[in-house]
This record gives sequence, structure tokens and C-alpha cells, in this order.
Amino acid sequence: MTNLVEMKGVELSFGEKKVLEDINLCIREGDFLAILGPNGAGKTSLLRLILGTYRPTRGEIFLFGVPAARFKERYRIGYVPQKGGQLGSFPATVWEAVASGRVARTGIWRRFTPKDEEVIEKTCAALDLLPLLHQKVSELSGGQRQRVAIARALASEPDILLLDEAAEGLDAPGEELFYRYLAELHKERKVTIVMVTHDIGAVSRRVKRVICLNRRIVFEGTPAECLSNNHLAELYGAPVYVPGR
Ligand SMILES: Nc1ncnc2c1ncn2[C@@H]1O[C@H](COP(=O)(O)OP(=O)(O)OP(=O)(O)O)[C@@H](O)[C@H]1O
Repeated sequence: MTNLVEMKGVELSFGEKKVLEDINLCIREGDFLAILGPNGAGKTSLLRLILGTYRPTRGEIFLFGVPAARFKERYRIGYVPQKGGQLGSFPATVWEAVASGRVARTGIWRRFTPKDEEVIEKTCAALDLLPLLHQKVSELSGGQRQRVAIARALASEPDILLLDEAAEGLDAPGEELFYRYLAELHKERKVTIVMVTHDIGAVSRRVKRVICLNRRIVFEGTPAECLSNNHLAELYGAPVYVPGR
């Protein structure tokens, strides 16, 4: 099985402040992984290392087998930032916003082919965005914008999708649709999924593997192992109530 992401002895510091330490991590093709951890644990920073927006202070990162600094095929990594990034001020329609995600694959100079347009439309359909295609993103609700952010990340047909608290702000039907779509992406389109989340209930039901992060990786295993051994209480420093357990 191919390693899509490999981190070896990775450390990240900002000045004197060590944000991540001794990170050894493999994300393999077909993984469905959740990263849990308290506020400030370094979860977003870990995603940013994968995205190449942060460089490690120490250690090595390989993306699809290539050293991260030399990795060019960025479209293979889809990213949904916390709260959908700055999509709220996006001066564009839903279709344009999602299409801008496709540009990561096509490059800015090439016109869209019918196949590009088909992918954009299918992605919008899967996230129930077809009725909103011509609306301005700035006029949407937070949950609708979040779906646009997810569709935008998927429009480049990435091999791996990084989601930073992406279900936050979705209502119950929106959340159900979101998880159903993730499961389908993972199963049918073989997209590898890495989600940073605080939603332990959702994690325990849906993912295959959990990583608990608090500057270091303090646990790695199945959701059942994570829940059965009090790792969460240790991680968060207090007992954790998990709905449905
Ligand atoms: N560019 C930066 N410059 C300085 N410090 C930073 C920078 N980016 C992150 N940090 C610090 O790194 C630490 C980890 O931040 P990070 O956002 O990765 O945590 P997190 O686990 O995602 O937190 P949350 O659950 O609150 O989103 C924090 O103390 C943060 O202030």
C-alpha cells in the first residue's frame, strides 16, 4: 500500500515555542483517519505541514514518496480549512467558487474541458449545491458555505482530503449528508480522508484509525481502542462524554 504522507521525526517550532515534536506518522492509501486533541495541540499545524504552508524545523516529510519541498502535484491534496477559510467574503457565485478548486488541477491558463465542467457539476450535486449554483457565496448561510468549501476542495479530484473541523456549523441533516458523502468518497472513489475533529461521537462511528495529538502523538489505534483505554480523558485532562456509547 502506498504511503501518501510520511513524517519522520518531525518537529515544528515558532521561535522558542515547540508546537509539534517527534512526529512519526504514515498516512496510507485508503486510510480514514481522525486527529483528535485539545485546543492548541498542533492539529492544524500538522495539516499545514502536509500542505507545505509550514516547513518542519526538524525531520522529514514525504508526500506520495517525494520529499515535501520538491512535491509539485498539490492538486492531489484537497483541504477544507476551519470554518471554510475566508469563503464568506468570496466575491463569486457557488459555481465559480467550486470551479476555482478545479483550477488547482487544470492550471490557470487552460480553459475548462467538458470533463472539468462535469466534475464540477457532479461535485456540486453530491453536496446538494445545485439549487444554489448561481447564488453569491457571500449571501449563503455558514453551513451552506461550508458545503461550498468542501466541494471546492474536491473539485480537483484529490487523492487525499484534509478536513479541519469541517462538520462544524452544519445542521443535523447537513452533517448527515456530509458524513454520508465522506463515506461514499472513501469507499467508491478511494479518497484517503484525514479529519481533524472534536466530534468524538462521529469519530467512533465512522473512521478506521484515530491519532491523539498533544504536541506529540500520544495515541494511535482504532476508535474502539481509543475509547476503551481512557486515552481521551488523558488527552483532554477531564472525563469525556461520548454520545451513543
Ligand atoms: N504561524 C504561527 N506562528 C506562531 N504560532 C503559531 C502559528 N501557527 C500556530 N501557532 C501556535 O501553534 C500552536 C498550535 O496551534 P494549532 O492551530 O496547530 O492547534 P490546534 O490543535 O489546531 O488548535 P484548535 O483546536 O484550537 O484549532 C498554538 O499555540 C498556536 O498559537
